[in-house]
Amino acid sequence: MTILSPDALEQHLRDIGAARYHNRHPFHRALHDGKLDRTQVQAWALNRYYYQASIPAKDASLLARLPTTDLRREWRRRIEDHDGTEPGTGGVERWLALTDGLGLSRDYVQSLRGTLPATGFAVEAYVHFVRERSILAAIASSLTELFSPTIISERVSGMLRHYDFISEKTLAYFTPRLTQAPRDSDFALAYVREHARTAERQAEVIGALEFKCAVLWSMLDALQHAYMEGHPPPGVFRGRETPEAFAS
Ligand SMILES: O=C(O)c1cc(C(=O)O)c2c(n1)C(=O)C(=O)c1cc(C(=O)O)[nH]c1-2
Repeated sequence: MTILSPDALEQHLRDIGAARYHNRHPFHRALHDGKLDRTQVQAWALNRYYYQASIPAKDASLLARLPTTDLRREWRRRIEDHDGTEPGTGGVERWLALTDGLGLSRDYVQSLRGTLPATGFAVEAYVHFVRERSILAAIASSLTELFSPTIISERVSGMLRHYDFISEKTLAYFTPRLTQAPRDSDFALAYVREHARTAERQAEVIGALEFKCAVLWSMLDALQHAYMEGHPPPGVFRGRETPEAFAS
C-alpha cells in the first residue's frame, strides 16, 4: 500500500464523491426533475426525516469521545445546528416545516411508523458506525457534506420549478445548509488531511466515505423500489391510503 500525499488523498476522496454520491441516484434525478407525484415527494421527506432526526444523536456520540476542547467545541456546533438552541429552532425543526408544508402530520412523521424498513437499517448503520469506529473514521464519514451544496442547489431550484405544492418556505431547511455544510466539511477535510498519514489510516478514511455514500444510496434504492417501482413493504406510508399520516 502506498502512502498518499494530503492533496492526493483529498483528490481520491473527491473522486469517490463524483462516482458514488447520491446526486447520481435515479430517485434524486426524478425528484429534482419534477417527475414525482406528491405522494412520492411526501415519502421522500418522511423517510429522510429519520436521517435528519438521527444526525444529532450520532454527533453527540462522537462528541463524547473527542479528546480536546477545540474539537468538542467544533462538533458541538453541529448539534446546535440541528437541535437548535431553544424550542422551535434548528434543522430538525426546519425539516418538520417541510413535512408540514407537504401536509403530513407531525405525530406521524416523528413516530417513524410509516418509514421504510431499509431507511431505518441504513440510518442506524450510520449511527453505529460513528459510535464504534475510530474518531478518524467517524469524522471522515461526514465528508459526504463536501458534495451536498451542489445537490442542495439543484434540488431547491428543480423542486421550486417543477412542483406547484412546493414553496420557498417549505424548502427553508436547505438555505442554512449551504453555509453550514461547507464550514463543517472544510473542518472535517482538514482533520482528515492532517491525521491520515499512514496507508492504514488513509484506507480507513476512504472506507468510511465509501460506507457513507452507500448509506445515502441505499436509502434512495429503498424509496425507488417502494414508490417508483410499486413495491411498498407492509405497514409503510401509502399516501391517501394512510389517513393517519395527514394533518387534520
Ligand atoms: O440534502 C442532502 O443531500 C444532504 C446530504 C447530507 C450528506 O451528504 O450526508 C447531509 C445533509 N443533506 C444534511 O442536511 C445534513 O444535515 C447532514 C449531516 C450530515 C452528516 O453526515 O453529519 N450529512 C448531511
